[in-house]
Amino acid sequence: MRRGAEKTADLMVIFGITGDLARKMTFRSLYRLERKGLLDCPIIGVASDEMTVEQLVQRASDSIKETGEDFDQKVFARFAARLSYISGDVTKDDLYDDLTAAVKKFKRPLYYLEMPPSLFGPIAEQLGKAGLLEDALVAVEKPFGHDLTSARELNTRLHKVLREDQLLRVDHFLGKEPVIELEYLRFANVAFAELWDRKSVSCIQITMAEDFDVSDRGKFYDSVGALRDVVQNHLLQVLALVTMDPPAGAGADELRDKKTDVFKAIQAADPEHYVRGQYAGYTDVPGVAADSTTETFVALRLEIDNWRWSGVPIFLRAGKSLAVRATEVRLFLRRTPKLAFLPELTRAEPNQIVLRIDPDPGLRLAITARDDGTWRPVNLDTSFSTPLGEPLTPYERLFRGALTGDHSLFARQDSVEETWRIVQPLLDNPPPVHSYKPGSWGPTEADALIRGHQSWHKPWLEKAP
Ligand SMILES: NC(=O)C1=CN([C@@H]2O[C@H](COP(=O)(O)OP(=O)(O)OC[C@H]3O[C@@H](n4cnc5c(N)ncnc54)[C@H](OP(=O)(O)O)[C@@H]3O)[C@@H](O)[C@H]2O)C=CC1
Ligand SMILES: O=C1O[C@H](COP(=O)(O)O)[C@@H](O)[C@H](O)[C@H]1O
Repeated sequence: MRRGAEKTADLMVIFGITGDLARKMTFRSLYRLERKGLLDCPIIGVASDEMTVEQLVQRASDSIKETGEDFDQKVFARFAARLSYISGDVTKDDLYDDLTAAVKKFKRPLYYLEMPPSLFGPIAEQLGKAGLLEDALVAVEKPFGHDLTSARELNTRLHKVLREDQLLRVDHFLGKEPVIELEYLRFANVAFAELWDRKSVSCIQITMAEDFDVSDRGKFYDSVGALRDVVQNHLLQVLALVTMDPPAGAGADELRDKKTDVFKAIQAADPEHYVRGQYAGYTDVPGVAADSTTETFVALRLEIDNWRWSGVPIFLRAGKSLAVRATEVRLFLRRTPKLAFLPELTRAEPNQIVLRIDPDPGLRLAITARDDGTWRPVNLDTSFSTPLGEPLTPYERLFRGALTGDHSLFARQDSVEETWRIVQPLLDNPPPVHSYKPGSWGPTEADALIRGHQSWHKPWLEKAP
């Protein structure tokens, strides 16, 4: 936990407790925190369904079991004892009368909004009107806006009733262990710190490949697409941690200042360097328009115009229904000069540093070693789970971080606006969408985007020892 995260919430109110996210993630993550002794406040669920608390407890138990989590009845009983429920329409005053009665004895509530994003503003306003925000924190799920203008509007609306230090903008990638690890890896190791710039790095690739389709999320996904779903938020947040300068202190804002600085140095993306794809069969998914041109794959090129990174091309790609599930950051180091001591004058392959985010977080160093008078590539692989033990899952960490007010795990408004600024030209002038075969690596046009640089590398998939 970073400095400044000392005030712990004494109540958690979850708006949207009957929703899909609660079913898949929330109950399970809170239950796991309970098991680890990291949960110590009551929890009030809010939704419009009429339901008894016993029914909510049953829902929680079913949801946890559905995820395949080890289920310990004693731990669950402790967790269930924290739960209560308030039903009502979040846009109506009545609900806030009930909420006021339930919240009034607590000093520092955390309101966690797992709601349709159009309700973030109305809920915050209702909480403000009921006088429930004084020393409160409010966490809002993604997406924060759907473009630069709407992100600014939402922010203005929330700031009418909340200070920035009360707002937590959720991006679950910021709760992933290897993403947090980036700051330590880069700045606590001279071996990396000294070569992490344009003098040593020739190109950066970030891949987020998913081997599954949009499944039952057709209606949601068709209005969003891959660029908004994972690039504007998750991948740009990762890119900032890969490329920022070292924070000057231990506070959350010192970290977030550095991320914003690097975002500011990223030029707005150029539609000429942007490829969109859609997997064959996407338009048959329930909820997807028959003539949809929403992208399920994107590949793009960015540049950072600062002293550390000028001239280093950055390639991002993300997609559904690709060949594998893997998320990684890959840095290519510059080529060696010709090696005169080898029998044939030759250059070694460029070294690579690969940070694997999913699955099985780890680090690969691709180096060159001697092989009977010549050289061969060798991979030095480490799995983070072996030396570091099992980390908190992203949502466990985010809930814990929200409860303790650890802002370093959440996105600040300036960085959210910067990320929308960067992708805005791609939203305004999207190129045509190219079809690709499910199980492939996306449309072949993505290869043309990267021509002249290191080609797209297949993600590192082998298990690390
Ligand atoms: N689902 C997922 O995998 C992920 C979701 N998210 C984000 O989490 C948020 C919630 O998503 P998700 O759970 O999928 O959404 P759902 O539509 O499944 O759930 C929405 C919740 O909001 C409640 N609700 C909606 N309108 C009202 C209202 N007027 N008054 C009271 N309650 C209301 C619903 O209660 P009721 O049914 O009783 O009306 C339900 O509990 C979104 O911002 C989404 O982008 C983020 C990452 C992943
Ligand atoms: O936010 C989202 O993220 C998931 C991928 O998250 P991961 O932690 O499972 O890698 C993505 O599938 C989904 O479309 C998107 O909304």
